[in-house]
This record gives sequence, structure tokens and C-alpha cells, in this order.
Amino acid sequence: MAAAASRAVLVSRPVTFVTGNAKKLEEVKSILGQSIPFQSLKLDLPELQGEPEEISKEKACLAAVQVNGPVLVEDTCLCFNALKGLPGPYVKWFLQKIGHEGLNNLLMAYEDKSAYALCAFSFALGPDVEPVTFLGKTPGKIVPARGPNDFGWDPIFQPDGYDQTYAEMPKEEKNKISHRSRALDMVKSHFAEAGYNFSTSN
Ligand SMILES: O=c1nc[nH]c2c1ncn2[C@H]1C[C@H](O)[C@@H](COP(=O)(O)OP(=O)(O)OP(=O)(O)O)O1
Ligand SMILES: [Mg+2]
Repeated sequence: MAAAASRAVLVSRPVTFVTGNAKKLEEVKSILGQSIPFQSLKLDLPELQGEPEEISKEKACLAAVQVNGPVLVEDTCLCFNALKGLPGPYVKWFLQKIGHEGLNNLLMAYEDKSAYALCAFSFALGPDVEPVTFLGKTPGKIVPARGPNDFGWDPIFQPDGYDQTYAEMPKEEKNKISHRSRALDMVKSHFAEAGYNFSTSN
């Protein structure tokens, strides 16, 4: 579009999506398709503490220093309403230590099994630029594990309006309604509006 072209922002490096999680990368690739050209870098960034948005921003700052260029990162939370949003950003450790059954047991004392999946994407143009953050949320409930166990807590999260858990759904179906795709919709709009023109060579 002519309007977008006239606002084009030239960026001398390609965007790097930084994650240590191959399954995230698979979904991001499939959701973004050709809409945003990016490369990926497998790096285990520190597991930070705090509010999801702050964690994601800080993660982008750390990634931008390492890459020394434009970066995209995301942090994912699984929040139980009965537990006021916990385990939230700490779900990775909960999953590792107590598994799907333990996560279900955390809610044993509560009638309310409702939860939401939250993805906080942050984009930083470089190491000294304040990142912008985009949140995507999908409401659902925590259920005993059903479906293939190949991505995190997918088997215990059943999104509202569906009889299947994330794990039981075909990938394309999850990618239409997921916390990740909702956040990426906003990332795509931001990129379209900003009119970034990324160099494809380093
Ligand atoms: O759609 C998802 N469906 C099921 N499980 C998921 C999903 N997305 C993240 N997860 C898991 C991975 C990790 O156990 C925790 C988030 O922690 P989080 O720090 O964001 O991910 P990570 O350390 O694996 O990758 P990264 O290097 O991008 O930080 O929830
Ligand atoms: Mg992490």
C-alpha cells in the first residue's frame, strides 16, 4: 500500500525470534506464515519473576543485547482463577516438578476450575530501544490430561466453547484460537502499521 510504503522504517537487520522452546517456534512459524519475515535463535533466556508484561519486556531487552538487533520474544503463563492467576509465569517449574496431575490437584480444594492461557509477546528494535508488548488471552478450564503429551500443559487446558483440550485439537484449530495466535494478531497489526522494512541479510 502506498501509505504504508511512505511510512516505511528501514531496519538494517532481520527480526530474530528468540526462544529455547521448539514447540513455540513451530506454532509461531505456522501462525505467522509469510506475514513477518523472521529468523529464529535457540537461546534459553532467564526465567524472570514478576507480572507477565514486565517479564516479557525484560526478556526482550536481554535478547536484544545478545542479538544486537531487532528481536521478538514471548513469555507464556497458565493462570488459575481460583489461585488469583498463579501459577502464571511460573507454570514451567510447576509442570516440571508436579506434572499434569499435580496441576489438577492444586485446584482440588476449589470448585472453580477456570483458567486462562496468556501469551505476552515483546518486540524490541534493538538493545537500547524500549520494547512494545502485546498480550493474547484464551479462557478455559483445567481438566485431567487428555490427548497427546507433546507440548507443555496442552493436555490439561480445555478452551471455553470446546469439548477438546488444546492437545486433542488439530494444530490448525488450536492456532486459530490460542493465546499465542491472539497475541500474534496484534504483533502483525503493529508491524503493518509501523511499516518496518527489515533487511534480510546480516
Ligand atoms: O501453548 C502452549 N501450550 C502448552 N504449554 C505451553 C504453551 N506455551 C508454553 N508452554 C509451556 C512451556 C513452559 O513450560 C511454560 C512457559 O514458560 P516460558 O518461559 O514461556 O517458555 P520456555 O521457557 O519453554 O521457552 P522460552 O525460551 O521462550 O522462554 O509453558
Ligand atoms: Mg522461558
